[in-house]
Amino acid sequence: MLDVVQVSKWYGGLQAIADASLTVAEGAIVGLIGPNGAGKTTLFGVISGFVPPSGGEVRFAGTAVTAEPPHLRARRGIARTFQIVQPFAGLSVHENIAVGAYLRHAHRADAMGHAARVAERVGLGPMLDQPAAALTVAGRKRLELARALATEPRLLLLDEVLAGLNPSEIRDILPVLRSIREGGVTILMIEHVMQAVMALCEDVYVLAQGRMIAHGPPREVCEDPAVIEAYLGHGMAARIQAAAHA
Ligand SMILES: Nc1ncnc2c1ncn2[C@@H]1O[C@H](COP(=O)(O)OP(=O)(O)OP(=O)(O)O)[C@@H](O)[C@H]1O
Repeated sequence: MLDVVQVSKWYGGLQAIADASLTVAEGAIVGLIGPNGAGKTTLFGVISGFVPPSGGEVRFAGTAVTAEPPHLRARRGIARTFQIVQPFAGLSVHENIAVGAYLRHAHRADAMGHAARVAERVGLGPMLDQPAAALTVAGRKRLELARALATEPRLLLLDEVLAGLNPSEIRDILPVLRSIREGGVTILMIEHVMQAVMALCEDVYVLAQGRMIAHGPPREVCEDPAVIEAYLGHGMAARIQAAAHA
């Protein structure tokens, strides 16, 4: 469904992404992890069309979309959430979700009807008429998810939807993510909550300092010395191994 081929991105003299490639198969949930500043959000920007790459290609469902603006990619079925959740505070939960629904439903009644169904899917049904500003952090995260889902994506890019949630809120939202996937939506997720990555993803990519340094099943990737060093610093993989055998 998605092929990112040797993408690079320079911000002036800083290389945020260096020849990074990844593939997401249709129907999968794939994780994208890496230390702070690794380039994960920039890569999401490149995939969704908000950030023009300095080199490389993005292919969606077999078509090169690298030069297409975000709204055309959205129409093809790519949706993303943002790490910093910014709902339209003056609008209700229902109206916020309808903003996404207008992509495929031109009439207000259709968009509102679709938005109400999406709200049910993410557990916001009872909050439909509340102002978005009244939602808790967990509620805002669900609203961000709902707004993206309302565009009826084929590929959903989730940028840290679990950040800021407590363990019970995380437990509550995992089944929602699973059901979205079971509904036929392919998911690529940036996530720091490793428990969730382990529970949801069959495949994980690791980005560090703009380079894709590892790829594979989550358990294997977490034991990869290059990944341990990227998170904890040079020499840590050997020290952890020595401590384990002491
Ligand atoms: N618009 C920009 N202009 C200049 N530098 C930028 C810009 N956006 C990101 N960067 C830099 O690019 C690098 C990658 O940032 P990015 O936000 O993509 O990393 P990240 O992996 O998403 O980090 P985090 O986990 O902290 O969100 C960082 O060094 C960042 O400071």
